[in-house]
Amino acid sequence: MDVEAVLQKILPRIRPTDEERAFVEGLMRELETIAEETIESLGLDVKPYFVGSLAKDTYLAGDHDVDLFLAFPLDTPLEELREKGLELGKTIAERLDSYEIAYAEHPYVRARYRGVKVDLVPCYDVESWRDVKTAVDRSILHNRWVFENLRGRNDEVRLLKRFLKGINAYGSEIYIRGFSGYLAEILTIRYGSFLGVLENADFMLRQKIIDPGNWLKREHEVAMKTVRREAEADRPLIVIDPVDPRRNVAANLGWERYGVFYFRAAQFLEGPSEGFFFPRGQKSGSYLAELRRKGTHLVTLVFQAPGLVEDILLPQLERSARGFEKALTREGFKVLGWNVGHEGSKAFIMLEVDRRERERMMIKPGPEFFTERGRDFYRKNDRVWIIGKRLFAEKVVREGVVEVILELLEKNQVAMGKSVRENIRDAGIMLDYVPKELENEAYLFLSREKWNLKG
Ligand SMILES: Nc1ccn([C@@H]2O[C@H](COP(=O)(O)OP(=O)(O)OP(=O)(O)O)[C@@H](O)[C@H]2O)c(=O)n1
Ligand SMILES: [Mg+2]
Repeated sequence: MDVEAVLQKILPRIRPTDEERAFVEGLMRELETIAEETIESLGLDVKPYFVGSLAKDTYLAGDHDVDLFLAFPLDTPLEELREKGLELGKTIAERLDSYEIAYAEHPYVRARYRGVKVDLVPCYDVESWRDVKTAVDRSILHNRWVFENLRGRNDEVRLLKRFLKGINAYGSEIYIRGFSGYLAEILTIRYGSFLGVLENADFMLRQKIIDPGNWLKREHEVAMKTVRREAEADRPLIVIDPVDPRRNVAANLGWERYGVFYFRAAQFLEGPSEGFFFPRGQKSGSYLAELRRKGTHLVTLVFQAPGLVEDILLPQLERSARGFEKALTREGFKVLGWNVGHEGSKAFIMLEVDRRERERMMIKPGPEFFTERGRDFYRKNDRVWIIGKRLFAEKVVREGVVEVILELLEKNQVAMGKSVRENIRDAGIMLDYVPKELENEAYLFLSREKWNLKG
């Protein structure tokens, strides 16, 4: 199939229908009214703004979370913004279906209304980057910039976002380290279209610095400081935020996700297909067959997952897996790889090792040589010698990897994430066996299909 034909098949699946648009617009109008009435009744001087992909009209069909920002005047003290912002959010949310408090830099209200997630986020009503005081303040400026520069290429952004989701490179959360929605928008604007972005996957990496706001001319010193800082941090891309020369929009983009995008983009241009956007169910196979093929062994720790959001949980599991890798390497096992995750209320760490047991030479002290037991000791051991009156012998001990892990845990010799440490201590440890619900995960890990760039 040629590229255009593929894109024409994808577009109807990601572009919201007229019904969805009407629903979303109705919802926003209702929410705006509720917000304005509540602001008025509390006697506050606050402006409600819709931000995020809904306001920019770059949301994917079916994916329409609302971000309603509550902008306080710049002269509001930070403490007051936190307090009144939360109070205002709660009062608005009382009129919606349900809500909870979520925690970021500042607490905010996460509500649900007519089946849609609605974030009510207090911020400052900024006009320029110089006014920015909290991490969320820029969103209003982002919205304005995208609105002014996108010029009808909204569906190109949708294609890019869906492509990035399909190849598993979308999301700037630290456990993903992929492309954010805003970065996808900037790249689309810079390279003109979805295909333009893909065609430049190599070029932009070499060019390194993307400066759509022309900050290197307008605010040279500030922008250069950003460039130097981000170059020092070895980021794949430095995209100077067109609304703030101090920020790299791609600061959370890691080399791994960029690498995935790099190869997938080239593959797509060579042989376009719908599968890039909507991959068919993951491959499956037998993890036991993989173990036989590779001659390696699989250790799996399964434990109760602490009630943490993924942003926190996954890095903690990763840190712990690296701790096991280090400790086992010290103990004479070769660790070929590790894999972490969670499934329902359980979390797991998988370690692929080269052997199921290690052999260790020990010196075994025996009895005095002239006793009955001494003569026995002499008969039973191959190499025997005397020091003083006592016999000694060499002994080869075999220790299973599970015993070694238990001992390491016992002696506190594994570096682990601190909010998962206690749970890991109580883990069930399995060798070359996993519970039913982890069988496919084990296969994807051992075969490396989980990360395979050529799959
Ligand atoms: N790493 C990030 C994440 C978020 N934002 C800001 O927060 C807003 C909302 O974030 P999010 O919902 O993650 O992105 P959307 O653009 O709404 O994209 P999506 O369709 O995925 O919701 C963005 O528009 C952007 O202004 C940002 O600047 N940088
Ligand atoms: Mg959003």
